Amino acid sequence: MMSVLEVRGLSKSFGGVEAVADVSFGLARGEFLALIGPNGAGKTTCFNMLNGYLGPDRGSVKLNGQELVGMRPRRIVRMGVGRTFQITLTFLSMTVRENVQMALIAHHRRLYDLWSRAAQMFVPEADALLDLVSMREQAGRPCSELAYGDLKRLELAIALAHEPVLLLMDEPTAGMAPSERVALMELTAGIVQERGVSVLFTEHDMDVVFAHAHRILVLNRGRLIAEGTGTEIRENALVQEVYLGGGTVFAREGDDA
Ligand SMILES: Nc1ncnc2c1ncn2[C@@H]1O[C@H](COP(=O)(O)OP(=O)(O)OP(=O)(O)O)[C@@H](O)[C@H]1O
Repeated sequence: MMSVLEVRGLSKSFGGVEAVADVSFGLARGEFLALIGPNGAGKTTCFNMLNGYLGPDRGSVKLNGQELVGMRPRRIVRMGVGRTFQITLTFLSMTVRENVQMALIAHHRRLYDLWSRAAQMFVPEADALLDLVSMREQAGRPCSELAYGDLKRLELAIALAHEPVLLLMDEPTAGMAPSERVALMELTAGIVQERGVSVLFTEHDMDVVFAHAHRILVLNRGRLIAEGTGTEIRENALVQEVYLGGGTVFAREGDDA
């Protein structure tokens, strides 16, 4: 299958620490891929190199064949790499619908100088996105009143306003109740399938990972140590050791282990 994303030899060190070391993987269209690993494994560093916030020391990140390394974050968003954050970024004083309208206005690079004019823009499009994430009924409410789970659904609508081909989700369910986690991931999985968007997500909750990921990548101390389906990953001896045995499977040269 043709990869939407091709990552090759991605590496980044901070001082003496190899935060990400020679990481390579592909991501197919419509695939829901999880990137897991213990604390400090390099997940966030990896994400930040994919979205342009961090320049790699080495390696290549290609989206549909086009090199993203060296591009600025905003350009990478324009290329079709969307993202959601651990902390939801919305304008709290604006309504749910206005937040989605702002994202649509930004995406379509429409200029506006008066809010009164902006208020009329992209209303049907915003409502369609809110329908998609089941937030239409809350369209007129200020974001400051929303429950956390609703904010996360709104954030997903905002990310989709940018028409991503690839969505990076950094711990999408952090801070949510277990029932909300399942609901958000099911919603995301449905959208992924319907729109053919590819998703790469990090997640500490293994139940969420095993329930929703099509495929799982496991990072430990910056290196990919396993890749496979939920069953394969659960049965992988190295992975079990990392998660159950103190996290020091790959002692590197120079380590005291
Ligand atoms: N800006 C930085 N400066 C120095 N060291 C860093 C920096 N960012 C990350 N690191 C180090 O790189 C390694 C990987 O960190 P990273 O945050 O990518 O891991 P993670 O898998 O996202 O962890 P967590 O699950 O705790 O979020 C860690 O040893 C961390 O201390």
